Amino acid sequence: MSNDSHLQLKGLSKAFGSQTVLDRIDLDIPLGEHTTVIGKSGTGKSVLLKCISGLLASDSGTISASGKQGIPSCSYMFQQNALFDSMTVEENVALPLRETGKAGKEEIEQRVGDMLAQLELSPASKKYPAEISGGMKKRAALARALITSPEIILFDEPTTGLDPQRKYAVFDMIRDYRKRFGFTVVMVSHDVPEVFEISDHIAWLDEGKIKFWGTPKQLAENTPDALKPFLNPKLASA
Ligand SMILES: Nc1ncnc2c1ncn2[C@@H]1O[C@H](COP(=O)(O)OP(=O)(O)OP(=O)(O)O)[C@@H](O)[C@H]1O
Repeated sequence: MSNDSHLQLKGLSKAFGSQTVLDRIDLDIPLGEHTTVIGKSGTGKSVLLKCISGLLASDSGTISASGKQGIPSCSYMFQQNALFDSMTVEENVALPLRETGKAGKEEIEQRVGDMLAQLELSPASKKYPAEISGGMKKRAALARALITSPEIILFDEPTTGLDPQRKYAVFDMIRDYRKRFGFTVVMVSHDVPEVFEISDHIAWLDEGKIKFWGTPKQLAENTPDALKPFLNPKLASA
């Protein structure tokens, strides 16, 4: 497969003590598209995202994007948004730019102002996270993830704890902004099958290996037996 438009993982392994979590994973994730990683709890989905982002060092294997070896430019969006309560929305969004130390004060103000406007957050710029709605918090976290113009955004269970209506609102937001900004999404989600609607590709992680890779349509047409109860928990408990 061509490597110029892919995030490629080759032989990626990660163990904690004697527990092997990722076992020589090979994966070609198309850039510019949305890939969702599914799998049962504790199987290593978050560890996979953290290895891609460089938050965790893998034990062996390589990561490359567009054929370039090394950790790609990516942002990591955590389950609970992880906004700093003591900072306003604009200070939260500015933080990654301040941390790089590359942009001056004026440039930061300009870029943060533009980003807040694009995500319809300008009226909330001086507010603290506790003073804004759940949807605004998600958008503020997304604005912070987008501010450095990353190629890839890693979403770790972005809809955990949300009711169905808010869940769909978050999915719509991610789909719309991905199309608008053109970033690649790699997402971990338990919201199956709902998340399939916004996913171009599904990767099933099980016992340290990617045991299925394909489109949601391919998954529906050719569901591995071991995945069936996971996709439809009602069948498993019947
Ligand atoms: N820093 C760490 N040190 C030791 N063990 C860890 C560490 N991080 C993760 N693990 C272990 O790795 C395994 C996979 O964890 P991970 O958080 O990736 O699971 P997950 O698939 O994302 O689960 P969930 O769906 O419940 O969020 C777990 O057994 C976990 O305890």
